[in-house]
Amino acid sequence: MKPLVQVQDVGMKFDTKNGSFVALRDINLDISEGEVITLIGHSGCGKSTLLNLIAGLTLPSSGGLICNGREIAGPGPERGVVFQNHSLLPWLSCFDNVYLGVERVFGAKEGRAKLKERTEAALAMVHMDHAMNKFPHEISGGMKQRVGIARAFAIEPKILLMDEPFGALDALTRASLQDELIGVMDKTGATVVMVTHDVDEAVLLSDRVVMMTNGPAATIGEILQVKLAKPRNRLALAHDPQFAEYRAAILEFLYKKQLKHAA
Ligand SMILES: Nc1ncnc2c1ncn2[C@@H]1O[C@H](COP(=O)(O)OP(=O)(O)OP(=O)(O)O)[C@@H](O)[C@H]1O
Repeated sequence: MKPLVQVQDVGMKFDTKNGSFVALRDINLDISEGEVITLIGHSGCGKSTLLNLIAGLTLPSSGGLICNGREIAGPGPERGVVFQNHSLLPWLSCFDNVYLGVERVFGAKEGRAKLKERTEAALAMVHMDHAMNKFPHEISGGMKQRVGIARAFAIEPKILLMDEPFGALDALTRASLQDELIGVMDKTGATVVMVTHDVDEAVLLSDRVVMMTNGPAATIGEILQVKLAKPRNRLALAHDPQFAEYRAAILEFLYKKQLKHAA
């Protein structure tokens, strides 16, 4: 089967006032349908840059990216994006924040009742149906992130791209959102690429952890295949020696193999 996303020989340079800055080089990655991938690496190594390239928010300086058989030339509804700071529109209710995207993607061929049903189902999936008439300022950070995830899932993207979606949350809220995401991923079979700094999160959620070398000119250093059975349970995994081994392998990469090069 062809991969859903292909990243081929991608390099990324930025023009800065001090000249050209090479952020990424020689990135090659195939992502299969249903796969959950996390990108991990030290700050500034280029994780968001790679995610933005897959999202089509920026275009590569060299190489190419393909999604679903087509070159990525800009953002598209087959790629849903969730950012760290939810980016909900403050003047719209939670319902309307999700509905807006649903209407944009399905509005040409579906009536209002169906669009409403899609919106409500997405909010229910992240347990936010009780608060759908509230405005962003009336709900907590974790709840906003849930709505952001609902908004991305509601347009039924082929792939969900998440840039540190839980990075701004406290540890307990983060854990409960990770568990919720595990539930949603198991139910939908979603393909996910997620940027994280959190080693436990990477092991808990991923099929593969893509470990990046330090920048400038960062690339993929190692890829760890996580073969823990799914659905995963954080409490059971806390005592699982294989989980500890995966965790140690990532820590080893980050704090031994890559630390000496860190800025
Ligand atoms: N538009 C830009 N112009 C110039 N340099 C940029 C631009 N965007 C990113 N960079 C540089 O590219 C490198 C990679 O940035 P990026 O944000 O992708 O890293 P990151 O791994 O996501 O970092 P963090 O973990 O801190 O969020 C950094 O050195 C950054 O300063």
